[in-house]
Amino acid sequence: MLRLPGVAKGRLGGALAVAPCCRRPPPPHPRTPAAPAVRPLVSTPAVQRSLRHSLQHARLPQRGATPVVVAVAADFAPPSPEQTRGNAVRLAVETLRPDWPLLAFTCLALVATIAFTLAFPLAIGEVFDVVRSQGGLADAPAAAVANPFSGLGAASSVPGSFRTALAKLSACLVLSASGNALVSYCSTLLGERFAHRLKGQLMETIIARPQAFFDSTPKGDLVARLTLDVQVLQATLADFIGQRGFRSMFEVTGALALIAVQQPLLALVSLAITPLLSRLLRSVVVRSSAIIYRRQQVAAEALQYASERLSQVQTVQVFAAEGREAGAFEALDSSGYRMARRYAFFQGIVEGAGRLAVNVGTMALLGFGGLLVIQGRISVGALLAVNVFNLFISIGLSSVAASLGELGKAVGALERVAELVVPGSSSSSSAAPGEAEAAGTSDSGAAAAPHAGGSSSAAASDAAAAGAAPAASASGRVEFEDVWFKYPGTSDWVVHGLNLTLLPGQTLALVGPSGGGKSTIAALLLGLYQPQRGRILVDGQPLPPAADGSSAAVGVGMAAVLQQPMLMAGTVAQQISYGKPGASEEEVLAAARAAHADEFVQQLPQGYGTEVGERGHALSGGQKQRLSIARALLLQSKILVLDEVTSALDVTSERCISDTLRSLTSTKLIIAHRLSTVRRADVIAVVEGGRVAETGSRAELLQLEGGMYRRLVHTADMAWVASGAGSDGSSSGSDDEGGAAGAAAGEPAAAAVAST
Ligand SMILES: Nc1ncnc2c1ncn2[C@@H]1O[C@H](COP(=O)(O)OP(=O)(O)OP(=O)(O)O)[C@@H](O)[C@H]1O
Repeated sequence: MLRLPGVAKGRLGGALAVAPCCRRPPPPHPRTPAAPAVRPLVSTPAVQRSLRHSLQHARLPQRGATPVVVAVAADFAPPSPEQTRGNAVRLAVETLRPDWPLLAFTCLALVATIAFTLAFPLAIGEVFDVVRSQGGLADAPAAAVANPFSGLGAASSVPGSFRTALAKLSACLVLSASGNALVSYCSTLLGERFAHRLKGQLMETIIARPQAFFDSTPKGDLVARLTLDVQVLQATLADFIGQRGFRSMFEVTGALALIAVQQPLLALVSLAITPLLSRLLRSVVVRSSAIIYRRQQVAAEALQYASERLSQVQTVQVFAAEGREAGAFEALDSSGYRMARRYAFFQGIVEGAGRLAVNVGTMALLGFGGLLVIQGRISVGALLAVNVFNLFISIGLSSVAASLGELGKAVGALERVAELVVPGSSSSSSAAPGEAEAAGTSDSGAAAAPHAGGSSSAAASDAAAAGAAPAASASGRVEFEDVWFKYPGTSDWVVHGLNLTLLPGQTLALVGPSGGGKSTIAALLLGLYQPQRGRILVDGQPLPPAADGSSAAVGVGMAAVLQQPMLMAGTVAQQISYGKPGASEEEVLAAARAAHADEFVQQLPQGYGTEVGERGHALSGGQKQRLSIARALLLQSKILVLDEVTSALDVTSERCISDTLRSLTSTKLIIAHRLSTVRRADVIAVVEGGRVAETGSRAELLQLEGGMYRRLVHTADMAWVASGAGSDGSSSGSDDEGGAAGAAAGEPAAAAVAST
């Protein structure tokens, strides 16, 4: 048996009939690369070179040349800054909560490590004082100056107190180094787990948003929140807990406390610089979080711009717009650069002022401490220890400043994430890394597919399983009852009081001029948008709302092939089983055969295991359409929505697929510009300006004197005759020959004709 990679082996699934009309030798497949590879576009060397080039030659545009606001439609306006801040705090706490044992352990290890670190200056001071008490600070005898190694081998010459002091010093060093290693590991792990969990929540939230959200939100901004912002958070968490923030705060506090206990007078000198530094630190957090929030917005805009242009690189090159596009990207990125420069300048000032304050403190400490030693009020070892403590304090404070700068960055990033994720709304919020897979929420079978996802996939899978049997109980009646719709954020109605009924098993064809509203009607039926007035019923039940996750379509037994056949990186088998990740090999094969895709798939280098590349770039338009059709057919749904699904197919393939579709018992809503595609529909509705201009069977519509459908057919015939190809015959009522002949001659699109 043919083994399909990524597809479960299983029972023979499929009542899909393959129309027998077109058995022909499969064509070669020149477009398939010999060694298909899926690579993120932005990582190709050429792209990197071009981006690097444009960045290296960056001329900074005029101030204010680039708008930095990321557009979000009024319908999806972000929450107020206060709400966002509150959400951000709760989100951080909730995301960290599952890791509290690790967090607590890391903090304990940190405190222990700091204790060993703080013992270090005391141990140094002790070594120094022992050396002094043994006369070690006296002038060296002349013999020792002549031979510095004389007498070093005699163990008896090393005093016991000196050995003890050295042992203490070594213990401090070893324990503090081991503790540091442990804390570093734990804090990095915490950061990674936090980021993993947050990304899961973010993706789950974003992907479940209604279609209107995506219409109004730049994808680059979403990707930036998912990547750049989460990375900032992950790095900051690890840094703040393990490397600089907490550690430095503890060290500074501990060092100050130890100085205060040991040398209260010197502690006062150290403390004198604290108010100045704390003012500086506060301003770092506030200013840097504001700058970084805007900086990330601009970075997202540049990312959006670059990814869109790179995904349309053919158009850019065909219109020789490379220079223009690179310049526009440069201008966008420069805006971010200016903000980063402000941030760097601000950071530099803070850093310099902080160091100056610390150095002044050190000088004062040495001056005052030195005086105390001269007066014999403290030992040299004590002064040394206090100075090492002071070093800790100065290094610690500048680390705290830098870390708080990063924290400000993280606050900005967290706020951007919290604009999308409402704390507690995500089902994956408590899942630790790896738990989702263990719980089986990711794809099975075709699990390696890049489309693996949380609840949406699971929902699709369940629904697909439910819809997999075109059971007798399945009905498929569809009713549009006085449906009115306008796209969110727009003022004009696109669908005006639509009333249509599809009986179970019927085929309804929507035809009409481009922009008339056909695809919008299909999108409404699929639950991608909600009508503002009226309702849509499936088997007498109103469609459930789409806003709570995936569209209502699969749940009520619908499958669709959309106008743009969208494939995602993965194997051919994974494309076909996308709606039902656990589909068996037989189901995939049956669907591929029904969609007349099997022949070309068998010709691909790895058959069903061939990678189709990003967005299926390794396939032709017609091949992509056939895989999209197979994907829908595999679900064996009771309702099929097909929007221009054969527009890129040759005549023979189109007829074969039409035959397959005719043999299905599903209710079908078909949108087509080629009239030959819809000639066999039970009902044809001509949609114009968001209204059904006329409806009836093909024969009825052809008899309508002055009717629009009749005009469309007539104009199509005229155009075809004018092309010198002869009579279509479609108007003569000969479905079989006329459709094929008309299409073969490149029958003009009804929409184009209608608009002439
Ligand atoms: N996401 C959207 N936001 C705002 N307006 C939209 C959106 N999608 C479509 N429209 C508008 O709705 C109207 C109907 O578009 P629709 O795509 O439904 O027409 P159509 O009949 O399917 O066209 P075609 O035959 O060219 O595919 C058009 O005026 C279009 O500009």
